[in-house]
Parts: sequence; C-alpha cells; structure tokens
Amino acid sequence: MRPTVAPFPTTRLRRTRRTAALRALTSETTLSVGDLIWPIFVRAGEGVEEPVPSMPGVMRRSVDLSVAAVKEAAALGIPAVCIFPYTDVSLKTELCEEAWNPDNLSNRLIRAIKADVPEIAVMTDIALDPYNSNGHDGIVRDGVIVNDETVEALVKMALAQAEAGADILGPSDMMDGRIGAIRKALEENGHQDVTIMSYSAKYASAFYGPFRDAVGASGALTGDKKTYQMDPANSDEAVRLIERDLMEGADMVMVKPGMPYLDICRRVKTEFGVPTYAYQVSGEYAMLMAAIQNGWLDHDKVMMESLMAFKRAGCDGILTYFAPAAAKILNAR
Ligand SMILES: NCc1[nH]cc(CCC(=O)O)c1CC(=O)O
Repeated sequence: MRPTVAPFPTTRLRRTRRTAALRALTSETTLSVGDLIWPIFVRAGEGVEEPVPSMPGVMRRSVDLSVAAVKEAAALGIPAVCIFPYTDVSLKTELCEEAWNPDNLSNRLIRAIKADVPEIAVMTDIALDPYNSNGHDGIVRDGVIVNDETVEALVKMALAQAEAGADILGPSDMMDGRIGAIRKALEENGHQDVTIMSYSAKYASAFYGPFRDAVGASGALTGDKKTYQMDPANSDEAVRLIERDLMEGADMVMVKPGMPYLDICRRVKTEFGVPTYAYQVSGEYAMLMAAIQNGWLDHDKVMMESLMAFKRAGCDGILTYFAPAAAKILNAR
C-alpha cells in the first residue's frame, strides 16, 4: 500500500490533526488494557514485599501478597500475568531439579492464583536459569550448554506448570526442539488446551541486566548466553526461528527485547500474521524509569508512547512492568 498525496495546497496533512476529534477519527492504532501482560516476581515468605533496586516501582512479593497484587491487576482488566521466581541459592543446583518441583515457588503461585483469581490467565517462564547454580538457561557440561538434555528438563518443567494450572507456557530458553518436545508431552498428558507463547526471537541482550538482579541470577552467571540467544545483528534468523516454533506447535510468538527490536516485530507480523508479542524488558523499563526519576522524561507520556509503539509495529500484546500503571490510565479515559 502506498498512501497517495496530492500536491500542496490541495493536500494539507495538518487538516486532520487540527482537533482532538479529528485526530481520534484518523488514529490508526489503539492500545487497550487487553493488550497487557504483567510480569511479576515471586519470593519465599509471607507478608513480604521488597523492592528490586534496579527496577524502581517493581517488587518481589511472597505468594500471599502476589495473589493480592494479581487480584488488583484482574480488577484493572489486565488479562494475564507472567510469573518469575526469585529462588534461594540453597535450591540452585547444576541439574536444576527445583525447576520441575511441583511445589516450587512458581507452581505454588500458579495454584494460588487459579484458586483465588481464576479469570486471569497465568503465564510461566520455561528456562533453567532461576534454578541453575551456573545461572544459565540450560544444563552446563564441561562449559557447554547442552541442548538435548536441557530439553528433557524443560519438558518436565512444562508438565509441572501445566499440572499446576498454567494457561500459557513461555519457553524463554532458546534451546532447539523444545517447542515440539513440550507440545508432544502436553498432548500425551491430557494438557492439549494449554497454550505456548514461544520466546522465539530472543536476542543475547544487555537489556536483561536488572531482571537477572530481580531473580537473583546475576551473581551466578558465568560467561554470556550467546551460544543460545540470538545475535542482535540478525533479522532473517528471527524469521526462521518464528517459522520453526510455529511448525512445532507454538500458539503465539514473542520478540524480545522490545523497543530496540520493533523492526523484527513488524517483520514477524507481516510475514506470518500470527499472534505476535513483544517483551519490554527490564533494561528498557529501568532506562525509562531512571530518566523519569531524574525529571528528564514524563512518566505517563513516555510510558504510553512506548507501549503504543509496540501496537503500531504490529504486536498484539506487550509484556511490560508498566502494565498496572498503563491500565489505570487507559481505564480513566
Ligand atoms: N530465561 C530467563 C529470562 N526470562 C525473561 C528474561 C528477561 C526479562 C527482562 O529482562 O525483563 C530472562 C533473562 C535472560 O534470558 O537472561
């Protein structure tokens, strides 16, 4: 499509920008509460709420207070939350067994939410990093992140989460073959209606730093994640990964990080037309909040503009730490 423009002054593009009513009529994209997925951090204890220093406004909460927060999110109309556990170092091992413990923090929170706030969709994270003494998303053998053995572990993790009642599984590990293996296991174990949102195009990014603080994985990580996460230079490879994951049984696909990768979002939506999501990650949030706290950017305006940009780029939804704040503004309109 090529928009046509007659020569000035026949066309004056400012005409449709003159009033709020005309701007509303010509607005091409909408952002609504239904587009938001809220990532939350859960920790052990009861009645505990502690701030994540590198993510101003973001908390780690114990299961009871997480449920209360999720209840508020549901009341705001937010359709989904995504759970990330802050795991005590004593539970981290080289084989990451805690990842598929039916009673680990994350699985306990899934059950608690499903019991108290059944209407909200619960999304999970499938990767070994919160449980790995090496801080990697996969099992490490002789310094190598081994693919196939990791996939077996991820399948066990996925089944435990489905068993706990998760609605959306989110494999974020970037191993090869994991979507197919998880889909097959779900089909074989009576979980045919559980959806998978694959972190298909996940880049080896410097923007995940604050998240690794939030889940307590920063100290543990040796080296980087470049042998499994993508090279930020690549775009064609993202298209191959998306197609591969769709063929293996992903229902929804994700691009991550978000703002620096909107070209990838647009390309994925245009080429496949599937439910497409982006993750506005911890570093993007921290970057905006740091400028906001310095008085250099306006919180509400920059938050809403950044979220609208995802919609304009073709995303159907956004994982964002701003979800409750954005929902409040959208509901007040
Ligand atoms: N595999 C774990 C995972 N799931 C989501 C994020 C990052 C989220 C964020 O930065 O907000 C990460 C970190 C990583 O891959 O190192």
